Amino acid sequence: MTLPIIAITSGEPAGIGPDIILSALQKTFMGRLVVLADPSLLAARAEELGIKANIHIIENIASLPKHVGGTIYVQPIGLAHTVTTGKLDVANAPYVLETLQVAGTKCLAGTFDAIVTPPVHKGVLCETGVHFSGHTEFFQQLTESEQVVMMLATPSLRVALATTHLPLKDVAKAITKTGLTQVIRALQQELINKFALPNPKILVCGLNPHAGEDGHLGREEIEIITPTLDALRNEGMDLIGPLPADTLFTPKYLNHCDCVLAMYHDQGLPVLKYQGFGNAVNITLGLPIIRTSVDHGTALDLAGSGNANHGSLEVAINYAIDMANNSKKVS
Ligand SMILES: NC(=O)C1=CN([C@@H]2O[C@H](COP(=O)(O)OP(=O)(O)OC[C@H]3O[C@@H](n4cnc5c(N)ncnc54)[C@H](O)[C@@H]3O)[C@@H](O)[C@H]2O)C=CC1
Ligand SMILES: NCC(=O)COP(=O)(O)O
Repeated sequence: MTLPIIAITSGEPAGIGPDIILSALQKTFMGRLVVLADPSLLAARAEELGIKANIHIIENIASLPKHVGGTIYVQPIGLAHTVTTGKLDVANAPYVLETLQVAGTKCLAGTFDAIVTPPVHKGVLCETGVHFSGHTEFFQQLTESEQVVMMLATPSLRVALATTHLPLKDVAKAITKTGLTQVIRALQQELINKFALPNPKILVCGLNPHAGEDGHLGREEIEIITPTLDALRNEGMDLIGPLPADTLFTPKYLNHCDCVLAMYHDQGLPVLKYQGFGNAVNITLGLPIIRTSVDHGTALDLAGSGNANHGSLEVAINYAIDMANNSKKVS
């Protein structure tokens, strides 16, 4: 079988992206890996960390060999400024965006089979004047996808989000019957297609404390979430909820479900990160391409220190390889 080609972007160059790439790629993977980065960034960070890395520029992606620990193939993308480890520099924000643009475009064109993204710093990207709220939204726009869903997974828990990077004050109005229906349909379809779950059981969180306490603590459950779930249940979907989010995340419920749908970022992700930070994967569902990512951010405080854990990147690469192999079997 031909091994899939996985493109790994560098993430924020001042953060731990380069560190975790260098340390994770000391391992061998059953895929062909190419890093989209400035080679001088990787070489400088390798020296800072005392990591031996044979960095090669790849001319022809089709000739990329199986990844063997310690050798890194790079498709070069140039930085604007030399990076000071741990210090954001807005001049390098276009470089970060270019790595994502090249990865997404070449994945759509079939040059790459999947993309894995180390963390970017949303704030410094926004300082260029573009509104960048996350890779999820970036790749949705690039691929012109109608509905995407952010889902993070550990070996025993999957948490998907009904809304992604929204200020809390905007969350309630973003929970609509149409939006929620689209999210649940996309989630259900991807759990079937990508996770071989023929009839996934999805637990759905309420939005308000105690799922609205019969309307006394908010009416979104009564007016929006329950009618949406009822309509989708009538189509045969296995949906439980809306359940109060504070007690849904307990073994009694979690032991009998395939995925939790949280209404917003900080309702679902703290639980998942408490359970599996450092070893979880972030997957964008609903895209025509495969994109996985790490469960953590840029950790500027750890860049160049040797203390950044590459566990989540390793999981993200292995998920991308498995998903790419499965999609080749299907097509
Ligand atoms: N996939 C992505 O691109 C993501 C990007 N971010 C961005 O990262 C930036 C910083 O976000 P924070 O909330 O501070 O989260 P963070 O994950 O960067 O840091 C939170 C804490 O976890 C530690 N940490 C993070 N990754 C680690 C690793 N691999 N090994 C050991 N310790 C680790 C950090 O030192 C810090 O104490 C923000 O701009 C945020 O938007 C955050 C999450 C995901
Ligand atoms: N907390 C997850 C996160 O912010 C990553 O988002 P994205 O960049 O994958 O859209």
